[in-house]
Amino acid sequence: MAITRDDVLRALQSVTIDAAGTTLPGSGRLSQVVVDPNNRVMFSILVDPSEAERFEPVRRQAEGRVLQIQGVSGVFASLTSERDTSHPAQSSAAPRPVSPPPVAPPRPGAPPQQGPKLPGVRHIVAVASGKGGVGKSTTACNLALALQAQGLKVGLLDADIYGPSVPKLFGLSGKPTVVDNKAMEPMVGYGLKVMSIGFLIEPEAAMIWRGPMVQSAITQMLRDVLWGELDVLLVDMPPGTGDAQLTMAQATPLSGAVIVSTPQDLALIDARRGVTMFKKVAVPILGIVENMATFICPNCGHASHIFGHGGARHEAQRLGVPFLGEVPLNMTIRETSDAGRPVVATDPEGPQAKVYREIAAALWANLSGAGPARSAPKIVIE
Ligand SMILES: Nc1ncnc2c1ncn2[C@@H]1O[C@H](COP(=O)(O)OP(=O)(O)OP(=O)(O)O)[C@@H](O)[C@H]1O
Repeated sequence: MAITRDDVLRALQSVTIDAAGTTLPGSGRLSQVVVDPNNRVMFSILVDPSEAERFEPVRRQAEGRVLQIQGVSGVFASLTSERDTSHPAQSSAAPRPVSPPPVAPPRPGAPPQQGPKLPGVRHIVAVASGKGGVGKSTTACNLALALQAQGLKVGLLDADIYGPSVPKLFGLSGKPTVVDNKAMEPMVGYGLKVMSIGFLIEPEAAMIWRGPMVQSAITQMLRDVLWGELDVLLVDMPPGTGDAQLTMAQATPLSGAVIVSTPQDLALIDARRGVTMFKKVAVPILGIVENMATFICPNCGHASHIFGHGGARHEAQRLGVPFLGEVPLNMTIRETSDAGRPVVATDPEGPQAKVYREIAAALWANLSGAGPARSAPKIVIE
């Protein structure tokens, strides 16, 4: 039986937001209700950032009520905040997420503020790219597995909300288990704890989300998932360097970022933007990875530099950031990724896995020298 928006609104009538008994649908705070073809329901509740804590129980209650509707297979509710128009200096149009709460700007010379961290998670590392299609998700997934092969406890969060590919890369389907209506167990792929918006909704549903829903979804996937003890949580970021990426970089207590680029000039210009974006929010760049660097002919073994070669290494030098290594353009990498059998897990002794292991070792060396997880900084726009 198909669930309708009206079914959801009816269920939400029993959720009140104040002592006067104002219902959630009647409060004007319900910004969107989306029901996907698999009867999974998404909606957001508009709040002022200062109200986020007070509204968290309302959000949970609303999720619980919707889950009780017969036929609903999943629910994802988020708290979102429209832009505070009293700050004209922040001129972009994207609204701000409310979770975690904004961090006050640091006083000049003051030590960095401690923002909300993820309990039990030592390092959160963003894997980012200046543009789409450079192999960011493939790199994130194989790097996560290579870090795990070093004996580390690793998680992977697919925050590429507009094109979640981690479920496919790991060959995972189904839905995460919800515990006590409160938190989700991550899925497990090849020993890694994995979470993706792709497990929760149909990809088409995410496409129509507005900025605040995206941001709120990402922060909730970080915080409402039972990650347990992790040495590293890799975050596969949405590609690009726009508002969404900047806000994400700001809102997450990142230890650092890895930038993936192909060697072409155009991709490198975008990679440079990525480095600049993370520097702006004081996130250390742990290194640049050059992907699809060299094509080794599977028949004759000849190496061709289809997209040029060495551009990312050179760019890293120029920008004064570490270079982590090169991943060749390789049929096995493509076939195994696209078949949900990542090469580091399925051919751990092969040459491709070795490449990722070396990059992972360099990454871990930079990361473990980078100190404990840092707090989320506040962007200062001059
Ligand atoms: N080193 C490689 N050799 C061969 N194919 C690769 C390599 N890296 C990635 N690919 C392939 O390139 C395609 C795009 O990769 P991927 O989805 O990882 O890119 P992305 O940057 O995450 O893309 P998007 O920005 O769309 O999320 C996939 O088909 C993947 O298998």
